[in-house]
Amino acid sequence: MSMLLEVNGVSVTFDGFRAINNLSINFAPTELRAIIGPNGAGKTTFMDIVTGKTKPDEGTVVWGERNISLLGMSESQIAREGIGRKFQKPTVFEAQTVRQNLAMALKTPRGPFSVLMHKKTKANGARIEAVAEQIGLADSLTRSAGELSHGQKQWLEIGMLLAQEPRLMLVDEPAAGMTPEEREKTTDILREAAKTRAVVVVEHDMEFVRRLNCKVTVLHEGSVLAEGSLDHVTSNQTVIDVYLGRSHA
Ligand SMILES: Nc1ncnc2c1ncn2[C@@H]1O[C@H](COP(=O)(O)OP(=O)(O)OP(=O)(O)O)[C@@H](O)[C@H]1O
Repeated sequence: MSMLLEVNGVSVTFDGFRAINNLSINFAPTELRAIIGPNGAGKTTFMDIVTGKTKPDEGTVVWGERNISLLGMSESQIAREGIGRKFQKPTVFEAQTVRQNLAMALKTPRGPFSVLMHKKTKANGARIEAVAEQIGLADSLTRSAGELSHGQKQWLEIGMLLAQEPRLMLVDEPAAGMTPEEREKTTDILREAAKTRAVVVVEHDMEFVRRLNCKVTVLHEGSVLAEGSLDHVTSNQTVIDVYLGRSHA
């Protein structure tokens, strides 16, 4: 299967410190992937590279069927290519309703034709409802985002990302601060989203990673230390030594 994103031999040095060291990692067009690793392993820097925030010193980052390089692109160009990122802290518009938040996020090409506009408004309504359903907030469309629980805010933000129809979604520690029920729902949302796109979850919570039931990549000192099923990577002695033996296990 041809890959959606191919990161090859990438290195990044900050003030002489190699945060990413000859990193190679690939993602298929539809897959759910968890990225784990100790603090400072390079997980955030990896996401910064993919989204164009940080430019590597070496290596290639190749995207899509046309094998285009993301390295020369700005962050907004990369976002338009279909790479979306959700940061750990939810940044929804608290004073706006759930519907308004989703409406703002919708991918709407601008056009001058009012007839088309009318059609589009109807289509947008249906799209908002479909996304709200996907994130379990169909009954909360008229509530203001500020009233939502922490977990619901996280789902709304995932929904805002889904509304943009990204082909690759990078999600940073979605389970942090959630109740067990919210975690379970979050797993369902991410698994469902990954049926039609690549979803990459950076997560420390091993129980949550187990529940995702997906391929896992372990990063350590800026490169891939192990990759495969959770059982496969957690039986690797070096993974146990550098990561699982620590407080995050
Ligand atoms: N802008 C920067 N300048 C200097 N050093 C940096 C910079 N960004 C990251 N680093 C260093 O690079 C290394 C990798 O950091 P990164 O944040 O990618 O790790 P991480 O795996 O996301 O860690 P955590 O789990 O703590 O979020 C760390 O040692 C960090 O201190």
